[in-house]
Amino acid sequence: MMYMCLGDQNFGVGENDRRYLGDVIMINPEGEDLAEGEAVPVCHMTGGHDVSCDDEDEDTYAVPSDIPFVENKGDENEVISAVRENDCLLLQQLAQKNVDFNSLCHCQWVPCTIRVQRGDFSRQLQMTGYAAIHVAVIHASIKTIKCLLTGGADINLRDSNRRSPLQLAAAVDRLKVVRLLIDKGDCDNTFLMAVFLLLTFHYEDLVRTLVESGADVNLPDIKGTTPLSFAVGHMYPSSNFGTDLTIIRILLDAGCDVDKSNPAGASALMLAAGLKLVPVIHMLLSAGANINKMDNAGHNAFHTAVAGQRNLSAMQTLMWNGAATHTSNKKGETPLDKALQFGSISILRLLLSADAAPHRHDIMTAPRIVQLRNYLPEFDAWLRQEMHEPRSLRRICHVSDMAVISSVFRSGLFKDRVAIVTGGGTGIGQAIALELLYLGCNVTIASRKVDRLEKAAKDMNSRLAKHLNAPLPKLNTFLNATFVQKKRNTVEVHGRLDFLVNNAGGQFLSPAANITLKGWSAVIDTNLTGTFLCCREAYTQYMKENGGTIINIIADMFKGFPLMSHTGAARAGVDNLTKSLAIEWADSGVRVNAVAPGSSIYSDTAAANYGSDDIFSFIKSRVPAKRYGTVEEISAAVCFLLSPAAAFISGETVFVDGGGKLYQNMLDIPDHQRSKAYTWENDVKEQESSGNCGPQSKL
Ligand SMILES: CCCCCCC/C=C/C(=O)SCCNC(=O)CCNC(=O)[C@H](O)C(C)(C)COP(=O)(O)OP(=O)(O)OC[C@H]1O[C@@H](n2cnc3c(N)ncnc32)[C@H](O)[C@@H]1OP(=O)(O)O
Ligand SMILES: NC(=O)C1=CN([C@@H]2O[C@H](COP(=O)(O)OP(=O)(O)OC[C@H]3O[C@@H](n4cnc5c(N)ncnc54)[C@H](OP(=O)(O)O)[C@@H]3O)[C@@H](O)[C@H]2O)C=CC1
Repeated sequence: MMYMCLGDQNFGVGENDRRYLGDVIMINPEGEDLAEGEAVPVCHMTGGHDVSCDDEDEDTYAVPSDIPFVENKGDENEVISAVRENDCLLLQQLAQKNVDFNSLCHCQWVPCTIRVQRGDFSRQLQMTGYAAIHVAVIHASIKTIKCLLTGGADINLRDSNRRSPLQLAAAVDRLKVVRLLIDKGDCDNTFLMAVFLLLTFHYEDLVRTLVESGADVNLPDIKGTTPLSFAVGHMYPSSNFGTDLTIIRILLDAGCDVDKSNPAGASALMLAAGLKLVPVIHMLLSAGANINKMDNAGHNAFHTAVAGQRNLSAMQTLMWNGAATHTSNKKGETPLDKALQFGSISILRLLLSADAAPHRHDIMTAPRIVQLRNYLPEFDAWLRQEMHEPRSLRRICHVSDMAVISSVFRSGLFKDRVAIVTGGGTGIGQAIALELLYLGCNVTIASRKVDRLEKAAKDMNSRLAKHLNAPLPKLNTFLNATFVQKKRNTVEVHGRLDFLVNNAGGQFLSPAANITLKGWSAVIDTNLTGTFLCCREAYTQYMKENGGTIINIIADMFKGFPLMSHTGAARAGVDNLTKSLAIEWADSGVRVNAVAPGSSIYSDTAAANYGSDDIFSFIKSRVPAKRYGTVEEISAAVCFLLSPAAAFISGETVFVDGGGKLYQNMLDIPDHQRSKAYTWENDVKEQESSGNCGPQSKL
C-alpha cells in the first residue's frame, strides 16, 4: 500500500492509525518513519526553496524556478513533454488531434522526491504515476495549465497516490494555481480540499468563504473521508492550542455531522481518541458526538484510545465522559484484552481503577503480565492486592451511606443554635447538616430542587429519630429562588442565625477554550456571587449585631484547576473573600473560614454530576492517602471550625485532602515542542532574521 505524504509532522503511524487514516499520513521533514513498504525515494532533492508564487502574473510564463523538476523522463508522453516545455502551441495542436490529455504514465517508474521549504514548513512529495495535469500544477505556468484544461485535462484526475491536482498544487505551495483550480470549481469535494489547505497553510478565509457560499461540509471524498475526520486525522497529538482547534470549531459550527463515519465505520471521535487529541475529544463530545458509537469491527472510541497505547489522557477523558470501558469488539476482545496483550501497566491500572476489568480471572496469568510480574516485584505485589481488594465505588459509597450517625464532638455541642447549610440535601452538605442536627443545632437546608430537599429532609429526620437520644432539632428546607430570599426566610423562622455553611456549588468539566460565557457565568454566580450574597445577608441581617461563624466550602484549586478553570477562579475568589470578611467583620464577633475538600470526596450526587464514577477513581491515584475522602471527614472539619475550639481561628482555609495539594496536578501535559527556549544564541539569530534592527524588547 502506498502512503501519501502531505505534511510535515510525524504521527508515528501504527497499525491502528493506518486503519483510520487510510492512505494519508504525515511524515516529518526528514522523511523518517515512512510507512513500511513505501517506495524509497531514489532521487532526493532538497533545498530551502521558497516557492510562493505571489508575484506570478497569470499570463506570464513565470514558473517558480526553484521547484526541483520531477526527474523522470522515462517514457513520458508528448502531452507531458509539452507541459514541461510550457509549449501551449503544441498543446493546442495535440488537442486538435484528440490526443488523450489524461493518460497516466505507466512506465518503469523511478519515484522521486521533491522537497519544498516554506518558512518553517518543509514537506516532501513523492511523484509516481502522474499525468500531464499533475506535472502542470507543479511546474507549468498558469497559461499552460489553462491550455491543458481547455484541451480536456481532468481537473480531478488522481495520480497513482490518489492525489488530485489541487492537492499537489497546495503541497508545493503554488497559491495562484490553487486559486485557479478552486475557481474552476470542478474539484472533487472542494470543501475537503479547502480543509486540507487550512491545515497546511492556514487558509482560514477560504474555508469560511466556502461555508458561507453553501458548500456541502459533510461531503466525503472518493474514499469516504469526511472533512471533519480528515481534519482530525491530520492533527498532531500536541495540537492543544491554535489553528488546529480553530479548524474543528469552524467545521462544527458549519454543521459537520459529528458522528458521520468513514467506510470503516470510524467516527471523528474514534480518530481523535486514537491520536490522543484530548482537546478535540472534548470539542467533539461537547458537540454531541456519540461516545459509544462503534465502527464496523465493533470498536468504540475507548477501544481506539487503548489501542493507541500511551493514550492515558484520552482514555481518562473518555472514561469521565461515560464511555463504555469493557464492551467487546466483534472478535470478542475488550480493552482489557488489549491491555493484557500490550502488557501495559499504566493502562491496566487505569482499567482496574475504573472497574473496567470484569474478567479478572485471566489477568494474573496473561503471558505478558506474568513476565512483568516476574521482572517487577512491586507490580506483582500491587496486582495481587488489586485482585483481592473490593474496588467498587458503590461499595465505598455504601460505607458512607450514613445509615448510622455519629460525631467525635460532644453531644449537645450546638444545642439551640441555628444554621443554614446550602446544598444540605446531598453529599457533603447533607453530612454537615446531619452532624449539626445530631449535635443539637437547628438547621435549614437550601438548594434548587425542592423534591430533592424534601426527600432528604424526610430521610434525615427518620435517621436522626433512630440515633438521637434527645428531642429532634428543627430541620427546615428552603428552595432558594434567590440567595437573598433564602436568608430572610431563615432569619424570620428562627429569629437567629449562628452558623452559615456555604456548601452549595458545583461545576462541569470542560477545557477552558470551550466554556461559553453563559456556562462561565453560571459557575461564577453559583460559587462566588452566591457565596458572597449569602455572607452579606447573614451579616447584615443578623451577625453584624450578634456575631456568628461562616464556613465557605471551596475546592483544592491551589495548583490551578485544569478542566475546571471556571470553578478554580470562583473558589480562589471565595478563598480571598474569606480573608477579607474575616478582617472586616472581626469586630462584630464574626469568624469566617474556608474548608477545601480534596477532589476526592465521593458521593453519588457528586459522581452523577460527571456522568460516572470514573473521575473519582482517577483522582484517587493522585491522592497520597490513596483512598477517597469521606463526607464525614469534611463535616468534622466544619464542625470543628464552628465550635468554640476554633475560637481563635479566622480567615483560614483548612485542607481536607489526604495531602493531595502537595502531590500531582490532575492533568498530564502531553509531550510537546511548543516551548521555545530563550538563549542569547537564539536571540541573536532572531534579530538577524528580523533584519538586525538592534535590540528589541521581548515584552
Ligand atoms: C481534572 C478534573 C478533576 C475533577 C475534580 C472534581 C472535584 C470536584 C468535585 C465537586 O465539586 S463535586 C460536586 C458536583 N456537584 C455539582 O457540580 C452540582 C451540580 N452542578 C450544577 O448544577 C452545574 O454544574 C452548575 C453550572 C454549577 C449550575 O448550573 P445552573 O443551574 O446555574 O445552570 P444550568 O442552567 O444548568 O447551565 C447554565 C449553562 O452552563 C453551561 N453548562 C452547564 N452544564 C454544562 C455541562 N455539563 N457541560 C457544558 N456546559 C454546561 C451551559 O452553557 C448552560 O447553559 P445552556 O447550554 O444549558 O443554555
Ligand atoms: N465531592 C468532592 O470531591 C468535592 C466537592 N467540592 C464542593 O463541595 C460542595 C458539595 O459538593 P458534593 O456534596 O460533593 O456534591 P453535590 O453535587 O452533592 O452537592 C452540590 C449541592 O449544591 C446544590 N446546588 C448546586 N447549585 C446550586 C445553586 N445554584 N443554588 C443552590 N444550591 C445549589 C445542589 O443541590 P440542587 O441540585 O438541589 O440545587 C447540591 O445539593 C460543592 O460546592 C462542591 O463543589 C469541592 C471539592 C471536591
